[in-house]
Amino acid sequence: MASEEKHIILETRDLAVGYTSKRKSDVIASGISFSVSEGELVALVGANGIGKSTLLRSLAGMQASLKGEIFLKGKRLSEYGMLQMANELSVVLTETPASKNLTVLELISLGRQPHTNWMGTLSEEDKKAIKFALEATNTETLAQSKCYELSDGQLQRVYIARALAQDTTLIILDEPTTHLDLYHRAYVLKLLKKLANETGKAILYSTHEIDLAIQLSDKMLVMTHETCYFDRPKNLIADGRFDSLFPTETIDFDKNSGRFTIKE
Ligand SMILES: Nc1ncnc2c1ncn2[C@@H]1O[C@H](COP(=O)(O)OP(=O)(O)OP(=O)(O)O)[C@@H](O)[C@H]1O
Repeated sequence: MASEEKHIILETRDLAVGYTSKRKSDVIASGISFSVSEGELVALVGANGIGKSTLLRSLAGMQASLKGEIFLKGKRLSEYGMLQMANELSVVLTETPASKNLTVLELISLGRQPHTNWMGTLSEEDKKAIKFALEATNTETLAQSKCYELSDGQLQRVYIARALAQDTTLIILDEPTTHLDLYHRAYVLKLLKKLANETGKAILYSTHEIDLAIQLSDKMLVMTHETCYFDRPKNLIADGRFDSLFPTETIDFDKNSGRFTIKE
C-alpha cells in the first residue's frame, strides 16, 4: 500500500469545483475523488457543460476550488509557488492565449522557461528537450513558421509540444484532439499513452472521444450530474457507467464493442 501511494502524482479528495461571485457560490461539480499515478494516462469525460474544463483549471491552480483537497506529489497544491509548480505541471488548455507572432520554435522553447538560467539561454539539455518535443509531435517542419500561419490542428500540436518541452511529471490537457483530423487524433492519443507508459509521466486529458478514450486510457474519470466515477475502462463498462451518459432515446452504449451508436 505504502509503495503504491508513493507513485501517486495527482490526488483529489472530495473536491468541489465551481465559481464564486460576491453574492453566491455556484458549485459545478462535487464529490470528486481520484488520483493519477506515475505512468498513467487518465481520460476525463462527460457531457457538454458538465464541468470538465472547470475541474482541469482548478487542478492546474488557475482557479480556486470550493471544497476538498488537491495534492500534487503529496503536497497541497495551494502550497506550491509558481516556479515550483511549473517544474511539476504543464497545462494545455483549449483557449491558451496564442502568442501568434512567435515562431513555432520560439513558442516551444518557452516551455523550457522554468528550467533555463536567469539569462534565459538554452543549455544542451534544453535543446534536447525541444528537439524531442518537435519530433514527438511531428512539428519539425513547422519550426520556423509563425504561429499565425498555422491551422488550428497544427497549432494544437505545437501547444502539446510546448508542454512536452517543459518536461514535467504531470501534464494536463483540455480536449487536446479537438481540432485534429482522424490520423492526428489517433497519433496524439497514442503519443500521450506512449509518453505515460514509457517515460512514467502522469497525464490527465479531457475528451469527447469516449470510444478512443476507452481503448487507450489506463483509467477514466466519468463526470455525470449526480456524481463522478473513477476506474479502469473495462470496470466502468461492466458497471454500466456509460449507459446513461447521454439521453438514451438518441444514443446507445454497446458494452461488447465499447462504442456509442446512434439510435435509428
Ligand atoms: N467563468 C465562468 N463563470 C461562471 N460559470 C462558468 C464560467 N465558465 C464556465 N462556467 C459554467 O460552468 C459550467 C461547466 O463549464 P465547463 O466549461 O467546465 O464544462 P465542460 O464540461 O468543459 O464543457 P464542454 O464539454 O462543453 O467543453 C457551465 O455551466 C458553464 O456555463
